[in-house]
Amino acid sequence: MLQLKQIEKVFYQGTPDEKKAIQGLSLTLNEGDFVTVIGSNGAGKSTLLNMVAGVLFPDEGMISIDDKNVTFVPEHKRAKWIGRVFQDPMSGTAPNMSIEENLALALGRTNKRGLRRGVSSNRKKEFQQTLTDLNVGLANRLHTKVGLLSGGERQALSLLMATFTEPRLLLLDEHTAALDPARAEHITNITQDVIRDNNLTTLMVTHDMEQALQMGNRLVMMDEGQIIFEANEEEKRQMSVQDLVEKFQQIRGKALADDKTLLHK
Ligand SMILES: Nc1ncnc2c1ncn2[C@@H]1O[C@H](COP(=O)(O)OP(=O)(O)OP(=O)(O)O)[C@@H](O)[C@H]1O
Repeated sequence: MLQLKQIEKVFYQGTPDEKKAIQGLSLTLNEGDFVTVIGSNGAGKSTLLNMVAGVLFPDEGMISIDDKNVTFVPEHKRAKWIGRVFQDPMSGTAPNMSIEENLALALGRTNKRGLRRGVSSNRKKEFQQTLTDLNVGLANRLHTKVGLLSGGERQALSLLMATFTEPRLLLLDEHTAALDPARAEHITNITQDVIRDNNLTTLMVTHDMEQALQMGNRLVMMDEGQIIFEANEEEKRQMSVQDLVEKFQQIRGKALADDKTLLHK
């Protein structure tokens, strides 16, 4: 469904600051795969998501979605296939617009008629039902400005906006990292439900190794722009966070340098 073949990405090429962010990376996601991505600081995780989303283009290699070569298709043209939720609850929503208007915008992203029609009463009912299903206390607040919502509420809305349009691919970029533990857990649960209910193919970057082991059916560990270790569902089930840390040490001959993980644990 998603295929990355031999991707290379270098920043500041040919200068003293040259940085090989991605090196010979290949990864295939089958329909319905939910892959968690972990790795040390600067391993290339965000760069990887940015290339899948079309924010950055690779220097070498090919990216395809549903066998269509999208390597150089710009972000706005990929938006109809891809939903993305960022770490920052302020990203991905328009704070001065209401919940309803934000949801209409999300629809408009994939469906031009959605923008022209505005929010019909049927659509309103649909939004309300979806928010009720999410159980985040937003169903009767369709007219509330998004800027007034808490971080957790915003992330729930961002998740809804990213998935409401049934994207082919969902990208989660540490989307629970900025939340307190209780809210993070709530959003994690909602995420699992939304992905399962819609059978969404998902790529999720996280610094929380426990989360990376618990969620999804595959795990990928990155370092220095490369995938250095992969685990399938069965292998993941049998691993602990300590096993992952030791695996990294064993493969790279150095400790996993991840400030956020070290701070969390
Ligand atoms: N726009 C950019 N310009 C220059 N260098 C960049 C840019 N984006 C990323 N890099 C560099 O590429 C490397 C990979 O960065 P990336 O942000 O993808 O890592 P990451 O795994 O997401 O890290 P972290 O977990 O710390 O967020 C790093 O060395 C980073 O400094």
